Order: sequence, then C-alpha cells, then structure tokens
Amino acid sequence: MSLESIKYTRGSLEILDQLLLPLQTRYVKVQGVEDGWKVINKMQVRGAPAIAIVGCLSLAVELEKDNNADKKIMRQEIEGKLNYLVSARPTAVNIKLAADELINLANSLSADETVTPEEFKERFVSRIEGMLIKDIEDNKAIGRYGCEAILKSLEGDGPVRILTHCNTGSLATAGYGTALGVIRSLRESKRLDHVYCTETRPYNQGARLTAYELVHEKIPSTLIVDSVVSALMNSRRISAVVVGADRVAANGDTANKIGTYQIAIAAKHHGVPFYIAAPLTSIDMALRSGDRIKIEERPEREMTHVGEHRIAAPGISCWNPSFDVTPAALIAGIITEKGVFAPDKLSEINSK
Ligand SMILES: CSC[C@H]1O[C@H](OP(=O)(O)O)[C@H](O)[C@@H]1O
Repeated sequence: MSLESIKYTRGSLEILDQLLLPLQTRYVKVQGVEDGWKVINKMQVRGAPAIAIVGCLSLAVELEKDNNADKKIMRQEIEGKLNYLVSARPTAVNIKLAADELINLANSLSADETVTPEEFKERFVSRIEGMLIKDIEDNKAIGRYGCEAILKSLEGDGPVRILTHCNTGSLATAGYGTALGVIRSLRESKRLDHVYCTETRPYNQGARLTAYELVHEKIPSTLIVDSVVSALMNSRRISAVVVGADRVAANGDTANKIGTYQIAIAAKHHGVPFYIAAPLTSIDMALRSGDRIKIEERPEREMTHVGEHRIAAPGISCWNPSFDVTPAALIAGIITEKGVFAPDKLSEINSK
C-alpha cells in the first residue's frame, strides 16, 4: 500500500503536509481555494499531478458549501477561483490544463437551460472527483509501459538498476506515481535489482520523500548526493534514468526538477537511456518548445536554511530556480498512459 497524500470525501479534503516528512505524519485540512492556494504555494503538497488534483478538489469542497442558485454567477466565480489556483505555482502545466477543462465544463453547464443549479454542481464536482481515480489508472498504465520499454531495451535478463531524481511517487500524484510507478512496475516484474535516488537539493524531495516511499515498500535502494550522479554512472552499470515532468513542450523539451538537465547530460555521456514518465496532463501541446516554459524561482531561504538552521553564509546572494529544461535530444522516450513516444512524436498521441 503506497502512502496516501490526499484524503478526500465529498465536502472534506485533507493533505499530508510534505514539509514535515519523513519525521512527522500530519494532515492539513483544506476547506476552500484559499487553503488550496496556500498548501500548493508553500509546497505542503507538491508534484505536478497532485498540485492539479488538490487545487481542483479545494474548489470542489468550497462549492459543496455554496448554495448559490444562479448558474451564471457560479460559472463566473468558478472561472475566477480556477485562475487564482493556477497562479500558486507557474511551471507545472497540469493545473492549467485542468482549469481549462473545468472552465469549459462550467460554460457548457451554465449555457444548457435544461441543467438546474443542483445538477450543475453535482456534475462539476463529479468531474473533479473523477480526476483522482483517473490519475491512479494513468500512473499504473505509465508503470506498465515504462517497465516494458526498459526491459525491452536491455540485452539479456540481467539486473535492472534505475536512477531517479526528485519525487514522482504517491506523494506527487493521487497514487502509485509516474517515474516511481515505473519503478514499482519493474519491482512487480521481479527484474528490479536496485534504485538510486538523488537527494534533490534544496527541498530534498529525494532524501525526504522518495527514500521514504522506497523504504516504506522495502524496495532495494540507495540515496546519493545530487553531485554523485556522474561518478555513479562511471562506476556502476545503470540500466536507465527515469524521472517525472512538470511541463513537456510539443517538441518534447521537458521541464522537471532542477538538476534533471545535468543528469540527462551525464546519461548521454555514459550511454544510459534517459526517460521521462508523465501523464498526458503534463504535456503542453500549445507550447512549441521548452525555452517558452516559465521557470519558478523559489525563496532563497529554501537554499540557505535546513529548517531553522542556517547553512549558508549570511549575505551571500542566491539563485534558486526550482526547475530546468531538458532538451528533447537528450530524451530516449516519453512514457505516458498511452504508450512510450519519441520526443518528436508527441503529436501522434491522440491517434493512439
Ligand atoms: C509526478 S511529479 C512531477 C514533478 O513535480 C516535482 O516538482 P515539485 O516537487 O517542485 O512539485 C518534480 O519536478 C517532479 O518530477
């Protein structure tokens, strides 16, 4: 059983406060979009799919308390609240795509005179609830396709060693995970020998979250400092790198956690296939290439302190981009719930 980052029943939402993991397990109530914006912006919940799901569920719980009987006012308020939620963190595209889908739904429900305000609310909230279930199904499909592609790319039936970066598991999604979902599927195939996960400074998603998930499920794994990646590839045979994505551009360029780009460069140098694992909700076909992706910059305190303890010299200036963009040329394949695609073949997804 993987960890539950989101606890939802109609009208009630709690999220696991990931700032406190792995030492404290505490759930935080989310009672509306204000709370939703805050827990996303503070990174109490994080991970591109989880951000979209928690953001939209925060709207669903707020709507449950709303007795508004005017559909046009409801539609207008929904659009404003979704645009507000999208502003919590700019790089991951999932919440923007979800907001666009829900605004379209609200527009059509509002315009349809046969739909009562009660039906409007019921159908709108049900669509959001469907995202929770669909995300887990998508992640399991990503796991299967990724496992199949990696095993197929290997000669013989030797041990499979995977390197991953950041956290892409049950703590970044509705469950099972994307890149960590591929790792879970490799484990289920009984071919997984070992997982290496990077610390992922400065938020330490790897040391605090991925290591927590791997230990929780007794998956053989080793934590490494971010700067060990090239030495690892030089000294041990790594079968593949599998990481997540926050926004994949139409040409396959991919924004992911800071440090991903240099891992891809190291993988190229060492002949290690580098895969992105991401649901279609992370792919932004409206964006031609990765140089147009807005990269979030986080507060310098996230670099200079660990908790309350300062680790950097006072007065030093800091640059803390939260993501970088890996060019499509360094990516062997993009693993989605519809299959594995070469970076330049994403336009073929909808024909699958
Ligand atoms: C399946 S999670 C995708 C993505 O989100 C993470 O970023 P953050 O922890 O800042 O939300 C990381 O880039 C993961 O690869």
